[in-house]
Amino acid sequence: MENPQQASSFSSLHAYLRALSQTPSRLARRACSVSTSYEEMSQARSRSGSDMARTLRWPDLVGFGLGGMVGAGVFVTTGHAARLYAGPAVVVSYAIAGLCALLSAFCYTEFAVDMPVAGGAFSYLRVTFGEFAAFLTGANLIMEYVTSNAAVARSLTGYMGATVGVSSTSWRFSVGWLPEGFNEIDLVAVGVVLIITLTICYSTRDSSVVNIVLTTLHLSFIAFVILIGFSKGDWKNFTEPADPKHPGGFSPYGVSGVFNGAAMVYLSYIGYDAVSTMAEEVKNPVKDIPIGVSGSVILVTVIYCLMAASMSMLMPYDLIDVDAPFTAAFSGGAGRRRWRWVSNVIGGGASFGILTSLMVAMLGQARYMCVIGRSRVVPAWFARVHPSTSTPVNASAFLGRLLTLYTIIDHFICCYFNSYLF
Ligand SMILES: NC(=[NH2+])NCCC[C@H](N)C(=O)O
Repeated sequence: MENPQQASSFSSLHAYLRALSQTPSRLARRACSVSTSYEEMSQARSRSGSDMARTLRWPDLVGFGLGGMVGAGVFVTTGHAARLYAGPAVVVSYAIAGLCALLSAFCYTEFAVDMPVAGGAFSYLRVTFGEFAAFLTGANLIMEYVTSNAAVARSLTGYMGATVGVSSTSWRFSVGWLPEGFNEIDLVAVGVVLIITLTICYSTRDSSVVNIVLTTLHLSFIAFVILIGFSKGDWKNFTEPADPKHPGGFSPYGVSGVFNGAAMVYLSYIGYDAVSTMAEEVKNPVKDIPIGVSGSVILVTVIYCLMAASMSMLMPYDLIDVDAPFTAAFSGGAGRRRWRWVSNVIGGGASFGILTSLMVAMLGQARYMCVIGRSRVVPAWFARVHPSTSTPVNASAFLGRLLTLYTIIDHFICCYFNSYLF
C-alpha cells in the first residue's frame, strides 16, 4: 500500500517526472500490493473531500438495474439468437444467460455489501489481487464504458426516428472538412449525452427519479409487446417451422444451439455491474444492495424470457427477420399490415430503454473514475465529490465531455459497435 503522506505524482511537473523515473521500482512495489476494505472505506474515500450522499434505497437500485440492463439489445439479439442458433428455445437461452448473470451479480453483491464503496470491480480487485490487476480492469472498464456508450447514444437516433417514422439520417449532418467516415455529426446523441451529464452531476437522487420514470415507460411498452405476442401468437410456432425442410421441434439445433444463443443474448444483461458502483450512496447497504443488484437481474430474466416466448409464438423461428425481429413479427407478412404501427411503438420503447441504459452506464463510469482517482492512479482531481451536490462532478463532467467527443467524431467505431451489438 502506498504511503498516504506521500504527495501525489500529479501534484507538479517535478513530482510527475520524479515519479516517472521511479516507475520500475514503484511498479515492483505496488503491482501486487493489496489494500484492505477498511482503507478503501476510510483513507481512500477521504481523498474525495466530501462524502457522496446516502440517498438511495432498494427501489432506486432495482430501477437502476432494470434501466441499465433493459435497453435496445433485447429487440435485436432475440431475433439473431432464435433464427441462427436456438430456435424457439431462445427462451431457455435467456434463462441460462440470466442464471450466469445472476451468479456474477451474487459476487458483486457480496463484495458491495462487505465494502460499500463506489469503485465496483476496481475496488474489489484492489483488495484481492492488488493494484496492477485493478488498474488493468479499471482502464478497460473506462474504455469499454465510453466507447459502448457512444455507440448506444448514436443508436438512439435510429430508434427515435423509427418512433416518429422519420429516417434518422435527416437528424445527422456531414461536415465537409472532416475525413470521410468520421464526419457524421449526430446532434440528437450529443444533446442527450450533455443533458444526462448535467443530470448526473446535479443529483444522484434526481437521476434515480428520472430513471424510474423512463424505465416505467419502457417496461409498459415491453408489457404491451408481451401481451400482444401472447394474445395474437400461436403455440404451434413453438415446435413447427414454416418450411418443413428446416429442422423442427422446440430446440431445432439442439443443446449447442441453446448455449450459443445464451452467449449471444448475454449482451442484454450487461448493466447490472453499474448498480454496484452506487453502493456508497445507499442508505442501508446490507439490505438494499442484495435486493437491488440480484433482484433486478431476476426480474430482468423473467421479462426477457417472456419477451422471447412472445416472439417465438408470433411466428415460426425460420421466418424471423434477424435485423428487426419484433417489428417484423408484428408488421410483416400478409394480413398483418394493420400492425405496422407497432414498429413505432417498439421504436419508442427502445428509445426509453437506450436513455436509461445510457444514464446508468454514465453514473457507473463516473464512479469508477472517481475511485481510480482516489487510488492516485490518475490525478486525485477525478476523485473530488462536490460538497453541495454530493456527486463526483469532476469525473462525471470529464467523462461526459469525452463521451460527447466520441459521439461526435466516432462514426466509424460506433457503426462498427452498432452493427456488432445492435
Ligand atoms: N450503455 C451501455 N454501455 N449499455 C450496454 C448495455 C446494453 C443493454 N444491456 C441492452 O441490452 O441494451
